Amino acid sequence: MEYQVFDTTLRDGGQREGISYSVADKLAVAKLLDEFGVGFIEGGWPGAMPKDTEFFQRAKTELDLKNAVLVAFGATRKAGTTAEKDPQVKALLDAETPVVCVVAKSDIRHVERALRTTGDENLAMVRDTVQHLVASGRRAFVDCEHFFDGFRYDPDYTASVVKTAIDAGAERVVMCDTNGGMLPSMITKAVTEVVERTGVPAGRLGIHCQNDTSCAVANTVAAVEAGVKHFQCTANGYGERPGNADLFAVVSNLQLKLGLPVLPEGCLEKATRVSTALAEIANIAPDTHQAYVGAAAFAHKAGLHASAIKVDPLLYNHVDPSVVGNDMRILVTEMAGRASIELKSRELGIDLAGHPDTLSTVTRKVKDLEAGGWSFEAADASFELLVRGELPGEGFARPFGLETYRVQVEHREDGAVVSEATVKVRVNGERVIATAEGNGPVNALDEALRAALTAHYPQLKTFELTDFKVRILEGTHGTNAVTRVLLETGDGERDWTTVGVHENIIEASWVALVDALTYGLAETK
Ligand SMILES: CC(=O)SCCNC(=O)CCNC(=O)[C@H](O)C(C)(C)COP(=O)(O)OP(=O)(O)OC[C@H]1O[C@@H](n2cnc3c(N)ncnc32)[C@H](O)[C@@H]1OP(=O)(O)O
Ligand SMILES: CC(=O)C(=O)O
Repeated sequence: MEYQVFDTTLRDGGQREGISYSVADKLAVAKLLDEFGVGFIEGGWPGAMPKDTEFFQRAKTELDLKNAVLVAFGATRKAGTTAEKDPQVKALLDAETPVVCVVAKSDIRHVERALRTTGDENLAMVRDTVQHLVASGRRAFVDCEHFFDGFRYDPDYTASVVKTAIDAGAERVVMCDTNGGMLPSMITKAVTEVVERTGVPAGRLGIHCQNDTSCAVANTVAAVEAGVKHFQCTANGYGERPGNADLFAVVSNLQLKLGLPVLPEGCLEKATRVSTALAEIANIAPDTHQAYVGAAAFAHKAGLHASAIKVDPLLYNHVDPSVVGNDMRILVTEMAGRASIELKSRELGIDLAGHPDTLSTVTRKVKDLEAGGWSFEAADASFELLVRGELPGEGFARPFGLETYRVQVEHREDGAVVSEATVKVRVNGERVIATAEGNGPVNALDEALRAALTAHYPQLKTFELTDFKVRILEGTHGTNAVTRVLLETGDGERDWTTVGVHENIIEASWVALVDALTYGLAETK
């Protein structure tokens, strides 16, 4: 392809604090990136870390890449030796990848102070290493570390590194904003000056931006707009310090805003799924607010937004979310207007278009409840039950009704703490009383309720409480505070969230629990 999407999730991404890929993780990441359609996957530094060496060995038989080629990363040879004799350069060749990317010093201050060698020797290190790689049948890319800082300090020297690499046979010379201090206007100006000074066409140059000014994506796009055709990114922006240019934002911007075909046909719509899968493998919670692919990237909270979205979703979305495989969501909160409630209900399969009174009632109830500490934003199931409860006609038939519950917690002399709950419920015309123990009061209530209902609703056995979040809403009141409980429940096929709010934490939990079972039973009737 004309544009080279060069992914370095497995190399620079792995330099993020908290990430430690196993070899199996690396193979899985490479498969997903290939599926997403990147052209190059920088797999790591063979010879530097045993895991990276093993990755390249296993990749030979375990990876069958359709879109991407594998890249081995390393450094130019050491000062005072030859590329043939340098064991790190040999490890790069042993990886047997079609492409090798070597990092080279391009700021004279780094050459003299960090490498502790001369400018000429550094040029020789670049020349020898590239020539040796090319003579060994590899495509050679050169990452020029601290490129922009070096170019500002001593443009002649930095330009000489670029020319040396190109003359030695490098296919691409990559300008790296290693310290991540650039802004887009600086990048545009620098790329123009580099082309003028070196005579190397912008299409032979590449860009690699760290995100220390939070401009890595913008800087990468600016370089491409200035003519650069090779850009390095990492999935979800993982990387050293604040990270790197986010692959998903960069390719979406280039493809959707600038109309540049950087990915194969049909790949961009995999962005959201691949981003989430890669976050799972990295063991990092997906960033819900990530541009394009985050769960909140197209989530609308304000009532005014929703009223326009009702007319046309694109009035408040910069692109159609489906082009990156994402979905629009309407959030129901105190900021909702009637349009928000109508759209959210439609999303949940309830058409309120012909029910203006219900819309007004639900909107008012939501605002009142939210003022009292409720939050429906993350509790779609409780919101749906609220709407169904307000629907005109026969109304929503709750699968059971509560007469009373009682729960006690006993702390025994031997330190054991035992909770026991009794519930009295009405179900299908029958009065049922059940008692159960649990490892805590909410667990005991859950067990007792299930004991009372399971004979009538055997599907309850598949319901599992998967998360229980408690938030104290008025911290200054100490143990008198209002408590909000969010319960996440699943049945192996679906997950749903319910909310309960009360001054009493047990009652808040009970309300959320009753909603959880009611919603699940209503859905599986
Ligand atoms: C900007 C970037 O992010 S580039 C990617 C950086 N990634 C990593 O560093 C992760 C993997 N690194 C490692 O595992 C280790 O640092 C290794 C194996 C590469 C080197 O380990 P060591 O031999 O113990 O050296 P150490 O890490 O202390 O120092 C780096 C050496 O490389 C030299 N070096 C640095 N850049 C270059 C370069 N572009 N070309 C040649 N040599 C270089 C340094 O001068 C130093 O040499 P010295 O040991 O003779 O002083
Ligand atoms: C090569 C690289 O990761 C950098 O210069 O930031």
